[in-house]
Amino acid sequence: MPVTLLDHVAIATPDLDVGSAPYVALGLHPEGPDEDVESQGVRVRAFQVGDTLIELLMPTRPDSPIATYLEKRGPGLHHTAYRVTDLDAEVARLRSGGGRFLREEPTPGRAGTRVTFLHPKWGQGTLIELVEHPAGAAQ
Ligand SMILES: CC[C@H](C(=O)O)C(=O)SCCNC(=O)CCNC(=O)[C@H](O)C(C)(C)COP(=O)(O)OP(=O)(O)OC[C@H]1O[C@@H](n2cnc3c(N)ncnc32)[C@H](O)[C@@H]1OP(=O)(O)O
Ligand SMILES: [Co+2]
Repeated sequence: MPVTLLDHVAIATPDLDVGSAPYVALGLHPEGPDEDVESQGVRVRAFQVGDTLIELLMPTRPDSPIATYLEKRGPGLHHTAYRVTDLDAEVARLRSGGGRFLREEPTPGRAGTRVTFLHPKWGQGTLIELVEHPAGAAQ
């Protein structure tokens, strides 16, 4: 079953409080405490907007992909993420159609999710992430 929902839109920022300012001004509130995701070297602050999220990402290590992105491109839109119910099946389906994944296996994302990324070239200039929420989470 392909993607079911735009899970989040991710924004790279060097400072979560500064990066949050537009979303707070829009009347949005963080949907929970900031979360460090060690495997990605990021601290995440998520704002719920209807069924989807704005995901603010700040690097916690110089080798984080977000640190590299900020060095090269500065703050701003980083990726879009789509929710799938069966990540492994969706990866296999896309791979069979020529999908270019950045890693062999999914990695941990925020809130207990499993995530994987398709190369920006495959995404026609957009970094695309697939997200599988833990069983039982609101789909
Ligand atoms: C906490 C987890 C959270 C979650 O959702 O749960 C996350 O989302 S964590 C997000 C941070 N993690 C990642 O982004 C992992 C995947 N990203 C990567 O592996 C790299 O960032 C990569 C490979 C996309 C880019 O790496 P790097 O910048 O070192 O490579 P290049 O500069 O050679 O880039 C190659 C090519 O892609 C273009 N590019 C790079 N980043 C992006 C982007 N975010 N959106 C669109 N395009 C991007 C870059 O400009 C190069 O294009 P070229 O035409 O060759 O200049
Ligand atoms: Co993401």
